[in-house]
Amino acid sequence: MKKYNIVICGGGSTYTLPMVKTLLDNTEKFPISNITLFDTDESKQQKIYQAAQVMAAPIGVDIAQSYQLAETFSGADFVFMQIRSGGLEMRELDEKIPLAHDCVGQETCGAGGFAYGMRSVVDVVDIVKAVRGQAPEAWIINYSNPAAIVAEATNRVFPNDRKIINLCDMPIAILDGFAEALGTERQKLTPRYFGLNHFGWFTHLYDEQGNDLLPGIKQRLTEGNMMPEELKEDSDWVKTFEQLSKMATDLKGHIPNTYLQYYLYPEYIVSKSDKNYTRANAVMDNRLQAVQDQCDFIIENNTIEGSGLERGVHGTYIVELATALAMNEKKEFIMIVPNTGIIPNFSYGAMVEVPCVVSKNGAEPIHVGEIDTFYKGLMESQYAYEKLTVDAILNRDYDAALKALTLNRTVVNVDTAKSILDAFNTQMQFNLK
Ligand SMILES: NC(=O)c1ccc[n+]([C@@H]2O[C@H](COP(=O)([O-])OP(=O)(O)OC[C@H]3O[C@@H](n4cnc5c(N)ncnc54)[C@H](O)[C@@H]3O)[C@@H](O)[C@H]2O)c1
Ligand SMILES: O=P(O)(O)OC[C@H]1O[C@H](O[C@H]2[C@H](O)[C@@H](O)[C@@H](O)O[C@@H]2CO)[C@H](O)[C@@H](O)[C@@H]1O
Ligand SMILES: [Mn+2]
Repeated sequence: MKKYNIVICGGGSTYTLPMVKTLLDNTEKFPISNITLFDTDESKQQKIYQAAQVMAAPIGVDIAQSYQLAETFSGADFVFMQIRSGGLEMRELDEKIPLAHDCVGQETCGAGGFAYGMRSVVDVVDIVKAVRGQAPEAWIINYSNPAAIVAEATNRVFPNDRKIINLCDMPIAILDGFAEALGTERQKLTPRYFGLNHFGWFTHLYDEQGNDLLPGIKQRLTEGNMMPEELKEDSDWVKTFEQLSKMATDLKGHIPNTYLQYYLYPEYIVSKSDKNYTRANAVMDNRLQAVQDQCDFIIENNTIEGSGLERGVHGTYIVELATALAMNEKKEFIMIVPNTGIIPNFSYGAMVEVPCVVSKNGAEPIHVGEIDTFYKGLMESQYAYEKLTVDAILNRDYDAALKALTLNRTVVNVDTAKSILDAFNTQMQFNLK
């Protein structure tokens, strides 16, 4: 059987080791020859590389590392991307600048997501160009955020490239929570879902007999929290899943993605935020440190036994998807793809997040049908924000940026949008004209 070559861009990511573990645990279904880690920051990737080597040695998979785009991708079959342009240091600014103006300060939503997009799109486009120069047929599966903006940009810059796939693990993490509460496995459930990235809704959830379990889940959400085991130790995620229960209780209809909390209750979110200590600070103090300690342990002991390294939903989902592409499995995955009429009353060409059937020929989105006024209204406005944001990024266009932020439900006011943009322009050198 063919053995596949994988490149992980953002090899120094906090998600790389669990992803490598998932790849190595899955080689019977998805054989691997080589995993190359690519990053721009040696201080982040070196230890991850050494720990990955320890893990891969007994399985006979080669681990390589690279710090330059040239030659990294030749021979690659799959490129997984999880870069964080500007690092957690810039994420901190993305969050704190909007908060200083009493707007939501978040990694991917609102003004913070806009600022992150300004950096991320540039780097992702450069990497995709390098991949296509060296491995024209490789599947590129992108997790790098803000995935909504990155997806709109890659679809625009590489319009005919159906082998670029944008992905998010949030709907899957939510489903894991539902599955655990129901005492089943996520893989036995078939969701129906539509929206934009970090801006969507579950409409149905079928069990293996075809029964829709979503009405029961909605009822259970009104009675309490349903969150995945994996996130229960993290107090920020506990609060987020409490908000999911609130959203499901407040509004009749579909069950929202957790990220809608930022758009539906922006004042509340700001009131609960610490302007001096945001999620970026928590990630630096906790996850980043934990990954460093884990690497030290693995390298020192030459084994992952006792290190606490576990697979997570992030790595699991991308490896399941790559396996489906490689093995022509025709399984369903929620992915970010162009609206080719599957939502007939929504903007054609918009990058929508919907279930797709995945085979070796790529993703075939499943028809959604017309969506109701409330969802359509929210999505059209958010999509307009996404389009204008990509205009602003690709053309360094201040006017497009100002209109984009004005359309965003977490900003709204033109004066506020202007103040935030001017702060971004000064503190982050965006050179918007
Ligand atoms: N789509 C999703 O649902 C999803 C889920 C989780 C994380 N993510 C994203 O995955 C990324 C990684 O998250 P993290 O918390 O592990 O971040 P991190 O900062 O720990 O790791 C990111 C790595 O990317 C590297 N990097 C930055 N710019 C690069 C470039 N141009 N080329 C190559 N490498 C580069 C950094 O040096 C760093 O090692 C982020 O974009 C995050 O938002 C997405
Ligand atoms: O604040 P962070 O960096 O901890 O997380 C932000 C990301 O949150 C989502 O991903 C979750 C995922 O849903 C969860 O199951 C687990 O794997 O953790 C991930 C990160 O904490 C979201 O989908 C991403 O887009 C965000 O980057
Ligand atoms: Mn996501």
